[in-house]
Amino acid sequence: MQMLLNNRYRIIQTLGSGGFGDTFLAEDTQMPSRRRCVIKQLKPINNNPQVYQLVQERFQREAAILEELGDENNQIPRLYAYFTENVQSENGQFYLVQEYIQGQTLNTKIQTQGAMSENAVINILTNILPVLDYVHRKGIVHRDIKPDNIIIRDIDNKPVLIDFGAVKETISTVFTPSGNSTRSIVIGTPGFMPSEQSVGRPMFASDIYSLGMTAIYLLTGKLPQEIPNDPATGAILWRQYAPNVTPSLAMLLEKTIQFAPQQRFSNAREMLAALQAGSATSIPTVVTNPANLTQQNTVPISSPNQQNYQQAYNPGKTTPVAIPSPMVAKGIANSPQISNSSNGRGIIFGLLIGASLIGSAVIIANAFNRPPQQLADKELTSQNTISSSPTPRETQEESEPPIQIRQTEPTRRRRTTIEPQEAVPPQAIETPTFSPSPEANQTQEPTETQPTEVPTPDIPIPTQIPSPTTPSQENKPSVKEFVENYYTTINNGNLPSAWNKLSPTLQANKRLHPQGYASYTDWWGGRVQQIEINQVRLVEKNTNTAVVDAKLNYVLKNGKNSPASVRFTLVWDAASNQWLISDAQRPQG
Ligand SMILES: Nc1ncnc2c1ncn2[C@@H]1O[C@H](COP(=O)(O)OP(=O)(O)OP(=O)(O)O)[C@@H](O)[C@H]1O
Repeated sequence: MQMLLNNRYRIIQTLGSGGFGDTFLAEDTQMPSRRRCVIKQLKPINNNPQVYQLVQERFQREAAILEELGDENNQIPRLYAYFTENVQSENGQFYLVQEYIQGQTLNTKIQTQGAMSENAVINILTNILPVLDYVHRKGIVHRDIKPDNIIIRDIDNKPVLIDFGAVKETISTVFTPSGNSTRSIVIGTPGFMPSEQSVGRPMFASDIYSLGMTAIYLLTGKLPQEIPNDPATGAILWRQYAPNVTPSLAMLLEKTIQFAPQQRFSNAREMLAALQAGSATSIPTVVTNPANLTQQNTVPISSPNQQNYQQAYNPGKTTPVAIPSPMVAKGIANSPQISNSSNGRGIIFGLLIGASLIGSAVIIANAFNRPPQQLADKELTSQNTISSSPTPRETQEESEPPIQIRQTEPTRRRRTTIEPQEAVPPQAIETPTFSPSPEANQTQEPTETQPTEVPTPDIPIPTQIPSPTTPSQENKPSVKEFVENYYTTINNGNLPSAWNKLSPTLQANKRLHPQGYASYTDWWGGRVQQIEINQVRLVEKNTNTAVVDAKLNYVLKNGKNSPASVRFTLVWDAASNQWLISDAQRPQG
């Protein structure tokens, strides 16, 4: 009898093999229907047993995110289970068990049917952009949007987004000798991946670029590698292969593939609005050669050439490509670093992030003024220059003992439409040393109305309870409880939800979150074991703003404790009906 994977899943066939591992079609022998599922095997590139536990923890976190995404959006495959095998051996592997999507990838469709009509492409974009918008509002950059990763589902013809790059990044994480994680491996597919992503700075606009290149492939049947660039401007000269595309769609797609991310649509929602309006909301101002927008030459739409496809596309498979990241090259890790200095300041996460930013801003500014090839020539170094980081050994001591085989059946949650907030790149909080003061014990605090319910960590829906005593505060949940709830959410590992409790401005604060959401998760998920809330004190409360002081203790994964005082400024967001953190820093004095 054929061996069952994890004593449960019978492999039916191999769907794909890549640098990250294999993908199988399997049947679940423990379900009455023996339902089919897709099992993604992920092989960590770092087999050092000392760091295995760290990779495993990150894998678990990413799996939790996939679970949430698949549960809440039916155009993302559900995560049925995840497990690890042979954890204690050097070849330990991670597995994700996912919903099998019956259908054809966009890639297969183009190969079998040739280039698509404009209407068909608009239809696909219209149906995939809300999914991407959902993902972006969760603070997640997909990182590998391409024709192979969108399946047109048979049952309803809807596009389904598969293969999130974050998990691959997790298992390909490289740890420095001092135990810091770096991202010297870039996830993405050459041709569909924009330059900023290829130098280690994926952002929401990177997914927009990839989706634009995917749409161009659908319209032209041409892979990115087959489309010439304007030697003077670098513009991608795709219009000659799709001469009948209407100017409005052409201009919209031109905007998506601008070299500079700022010149693209900044997120999926903006692009969808432009698509629905029938034109790009603003015309690209750089790079694009205007002549290309109106060019009507006679080159016919070529149906895809299978051989060309194989030659050109296979090199573009998502594989671990060791492209030097500028941050790594300069010895600046993506993750916020911990200062263990005993000068009384404790951890000042924001400042450390800021230090990283100074370096990376210079590098990125240079990067955008240079051809990508120059960047690829940069020397790769995995050393992190910021000292006092926990060693792998220290971190290992913090960890649970490795588990031989671990399987988790994610609990089913009802599908919920979350009214999302603006999602832009991540936040760190300045966390100075906590020194108890007499002020900490003061009892005369401003009072606030305490509603009977507070937002849940998953779906913050403030309860609408009118208060007869303080009409100006009616309908708003307690700010103190909001702050407590924020940390509870982090302690529960629900980082996307915690991230969404930050205002868009704070999320987009590059000093605090140079890597966006990745900086946020690197800190809270990678460094902090738990946050103990010692005190939350209301300082000031107005109708739509509030100030709250929190005295905290960070229990770090290296076993150390770091007390911190944080002053939060909160703003009431009427659109999402919840408090948001608009600022967090060390209280004055
Ligand atoms: N949830 C799913 N349902 C149906 N088919 C899937 C699912 N996930 C992946 N596949 C298919 O399995 C095949 C292999 O998938 P995989 O993501 O491993 O692609 P790959 O090309 O081998 O790897 P990569 O793109 O990561 O380099 C692809 O044809 C893909 O469409």
